[in-house]
Amino acid sequence: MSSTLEADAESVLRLVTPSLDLKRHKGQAGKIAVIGGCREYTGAPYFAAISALKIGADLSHVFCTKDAAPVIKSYSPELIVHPVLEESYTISHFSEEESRKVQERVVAEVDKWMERFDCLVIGPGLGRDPFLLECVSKIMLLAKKFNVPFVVDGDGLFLVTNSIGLLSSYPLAVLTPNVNEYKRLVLKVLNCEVDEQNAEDQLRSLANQIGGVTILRKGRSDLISNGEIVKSVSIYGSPRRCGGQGDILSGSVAVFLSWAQQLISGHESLLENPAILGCIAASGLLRKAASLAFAKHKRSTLTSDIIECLGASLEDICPAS
Ligand SMILES: NC(=O)C1=CN([C@@H]2O[C@H](COP(=O)(O)OP(=O)(O)OC[C@H]3O[C@@H](n4cnc5c(N)ncnc54)[C@H](OP(=O)(O)O)[C@@H]3O)[C@@H](O)[C@H]2O)[C@@H](O)CC1
Ligand SMILES: Nc1ncnc2c1ncn2[C@@H]1O[C@H](COP(=O)(O)OP(=O)(O)OP(=O)(O)O)[C@@H](O)[C@H]1O
Ligand SMILES: [Mg+2]
Repeated sequence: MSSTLEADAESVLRLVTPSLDLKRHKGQAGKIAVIGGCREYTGAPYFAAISALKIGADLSHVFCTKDAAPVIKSYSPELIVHPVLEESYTISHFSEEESRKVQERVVAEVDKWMERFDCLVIGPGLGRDPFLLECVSKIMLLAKKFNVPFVVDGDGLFLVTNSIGLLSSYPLAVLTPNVNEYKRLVLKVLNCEVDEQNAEDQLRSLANQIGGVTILRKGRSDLISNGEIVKSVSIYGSPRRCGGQGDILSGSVAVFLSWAQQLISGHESLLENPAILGCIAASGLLRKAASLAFAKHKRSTLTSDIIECLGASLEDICPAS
């Protein structure tokens, strides 16, 4: 791997992480919302939302289905949980007009909050119910209207892979595909197989073709591109592949992207791309936390152990005082 490709993730973490200051008010360190959580999956949205708080965001919301909400609330009183998403079974006996009204109500529930969010995470544990995904596509359009950045992961990637126009010309979108999700994206957009020999060029053209979104391709090395530059993060990491690590990453990208945006808006001379900085910082931190958790727990390392190591890992790189 060329040395110019590998990002200095620790320096990026030091650059974007804001210092703690008694003058700052609640909300300034980030307000994040996760759109995800259904009957099958309650862990994934919880992991994404709690990771955002553990890194240093002030408020973390979850918009999920009614079945998932009490479960997610029971994991943590720290999260603000909105039971607003609906799956097809709730509208199975409704007329077209009634179903449209339900969809409008779902979107209106998110609309009330949208302008307050610094970043959304769309997809962890969302499921693939067609009615629910249709509502989420409307939520994406709403986020675009308000220029709210969003990270698309898990089933959110299933949605956008099948409706790629949802992302068109939106540089504030970040996609975080795993191996399978990346394969599906490449096939759909570039109409070919994944080419490991030309991984960087292929990632660059994929991001370009989608319209300048940023893509973080997860794997042994995380590869990041916005269609122009390509960066990799290979430091630390762990041999444990327990489910949920991608969810930590998506919540982390949302926080670091928000912080990078804040930093850049205060320094016109900084020509860095906030989405690229956010991805590098999140990847570096997750990989450090995973290695720390593995050093402690070895084969029994779980995603919740990695979340417990986020704070110490960030503290090691940028001490709070
Ligand atoms: N606790 C929770 O609530 C969690 C919920 N989650 C949520 O689940 C939803 C679906 O997401 P996903 O990640 O399970 O779907 P996807 O990527 O299609 O993988 C499916 C299968 O593909 C395989 N496979 C995987 N890697 C591979 C590889 N390198 N090379 C080859 N094959 C590979 C492997 O199956 P195998 O073939 O080994 O049986 C894997 O099981 C989504 O909403 C997500 O957010 C998760 O976040 C986890 C924690
Ligand atoms: N083969 C690997 N070797 C080392 N680290 C890896 C490897 N694969 C993934 N990772 C690390 O784990 C993180 C999560 O990637 P992973 O592929 O597990 O996501 P995911 O499948 O979406 O996870 P989730 O179970 O949360 O859905 C990556 O950002 C990367 O840092
Ligand atoms: Mg995933």
